[in-house]
Amino acid sequence: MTKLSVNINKLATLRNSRGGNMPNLIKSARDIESFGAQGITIHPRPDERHIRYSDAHELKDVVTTEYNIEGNPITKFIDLVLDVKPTQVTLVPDAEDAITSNAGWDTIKNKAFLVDVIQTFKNNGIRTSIFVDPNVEMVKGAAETGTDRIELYTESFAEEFAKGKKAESIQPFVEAANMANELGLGINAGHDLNLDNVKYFKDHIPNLLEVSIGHALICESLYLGLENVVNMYLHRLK
Ligand SMILES: CC(=O)[C@@H](O)[C@H](O)COP(=O)(O)O
Ligand SMILES: NCC(=O)COP(=O)(O)O
Repeated sequence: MTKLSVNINKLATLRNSRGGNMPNLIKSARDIESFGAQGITIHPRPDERHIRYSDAHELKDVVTTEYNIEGNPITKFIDLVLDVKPTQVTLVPDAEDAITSNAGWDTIKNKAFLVDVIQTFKNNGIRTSIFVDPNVEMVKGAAETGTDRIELYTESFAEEFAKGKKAESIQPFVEAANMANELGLGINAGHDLNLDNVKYFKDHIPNLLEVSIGHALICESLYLGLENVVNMYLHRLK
């Protein structure tokens, strides 16, 4: 079984668009868990355009499944994570002005930095994951940082899959996953996964522990309903 962690960034985007508290993020997180999701993911960005740092604190007392906080480990983010102590921190090298995450770490160039940050989180009992492209060398570099897991950045898979190039879309991910398994790294995945592509991805990636899904899941819920959609994902991830 692969765990589903629902990324609630988009719900925060909707809330912030009118300045009130609708949808209520706390209630949404509770409901999503009650619908069966095994985790909640947030990705606070420095401009707090969706998740606010205060949300990250408030959710700590609410999330009873796995709490995953993603982000670029700038000082403010590191302090937040150390304060909140989620189940897992996922390090993403996104630029401040990026619309969304658009690349994995160069784990070779950033090795010294990553070793240091990962050690800090692990010393505080927080599981670590680092966002990487499906590149065997980057996976090997990740293993040298001491991280517990990697998160495979699945945008290229989603894009190729949508064009009907299924075999080509999954091949680099299978190679990266095989290397991660060989090196004893846990494997998570995320970005642009959706109801159409997630089963194919899960069925081809050995030992896929967790997927975090937000953008498509919320879009699909507009038509199909949140509870229904969460259960459709759970069915595909069995
Ligand atoms: C790391 C990753 O792929 C997701 O966290 C994604 O970046 C979602 O962030 P946004 O909701 O800001 O697009
Ligand atoms: N780590 C990926 C994530 O949390 C959600 O990405 P997306 O489904 O919003 O593209």
